Amino acid sequence: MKIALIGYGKMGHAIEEIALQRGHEIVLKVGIENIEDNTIENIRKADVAIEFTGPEVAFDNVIKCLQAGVPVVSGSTGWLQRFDEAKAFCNKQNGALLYASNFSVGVNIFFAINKKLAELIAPHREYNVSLTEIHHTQKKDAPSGTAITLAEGILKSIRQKKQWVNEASNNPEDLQIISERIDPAPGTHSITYTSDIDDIEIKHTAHNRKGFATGAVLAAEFLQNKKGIYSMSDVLGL
Ligand SMILES: NC(=O)C1=CN([C@@H]2O[C@H](COP(=O)(O)OP(=O)(O)OC[C@H]3O[C@@H](n4cnc5c(N)ncnc54)[C@H](OP(=O)(O)O)[C@@H]3O)[C@@H](O)[C@H]2O)C=CC1
Ligand SMILES: O=C(O)C1=N[C@H](C(=O)O)C[C@H](O)C1
Repeated sequence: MKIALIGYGKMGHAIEEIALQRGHEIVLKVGIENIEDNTIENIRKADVAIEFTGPEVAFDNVIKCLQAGVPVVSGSTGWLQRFDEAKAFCNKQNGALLYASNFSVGVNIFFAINKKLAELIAPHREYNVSLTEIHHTQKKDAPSGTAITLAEGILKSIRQKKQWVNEASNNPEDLQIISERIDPAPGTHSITYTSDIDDIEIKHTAHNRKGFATGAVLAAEFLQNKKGIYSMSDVLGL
């Protein structure tokens, strides 16, 4: 499979390594230093584009891949306020878009555990829930995309929480997400339910970026020759 890498930073490099190991060819690598190569014509040389850039530029990059008629896997976080627009454009173009706030198999299993735990705890209102995410200091967005997905999974079941907030809060309706930035943390997420009697905590710790990169390549393999909007749960059948 011919892959265009849009964004050639920490994730772009990690994805390149896994893609080559799996027998794929990288036909385009775009970073800030060669941004002039980020053209529809160049993207068209690929079977699939994998986009890991950042919050400010992800939407434009996704749109450009869809304009090129190339299926796009996007892992950039912090741009989901424009996701509905991207989905509408994808459908209008009859294109293919796969987004996940986290591509690792472990985190996607963790998402399922998080939802199940929230369902089990929901009737027991003596528990208060909070969320912590820890990432490296170069991360541009807070809270992490993964933390937002986890918070959405909790808010579906824990009805006394009305919204997530990214700060310490005494409002019982706020689901508190605490963001810590410590090097070299690739990504740690924990959810804690606290009562006077006991605590229940679940935690996922990424040791490196291999899981995210492998998941992104699996997603690209899945998306080739498809139309529509997908997520990592479609790839993993979760
Ligand atoms: N969904 C998931 O599983 C994961 C998601 N992420 C997300 O992926 C994104 C990238 O992460 P990471 O690789 O660690 O970040 P990096 O900052 O290491 O890499 C991003 C790269 O994109 C480049 N870039 C900036 N603007 C453009 C543009 N317009 N076109 C092409 N390239 C551009 C940057 O260049 P420069 O540095 O010169 O600005 C940089 O090299 C983040 O949003 C992060 O949160 C990360 C890990 C896993
Ligand atoms: O920026 C990162 O590094 C990561 N970003 C994603 C997120 O915001 O959830 C996924 C992973 O945790 C690493």
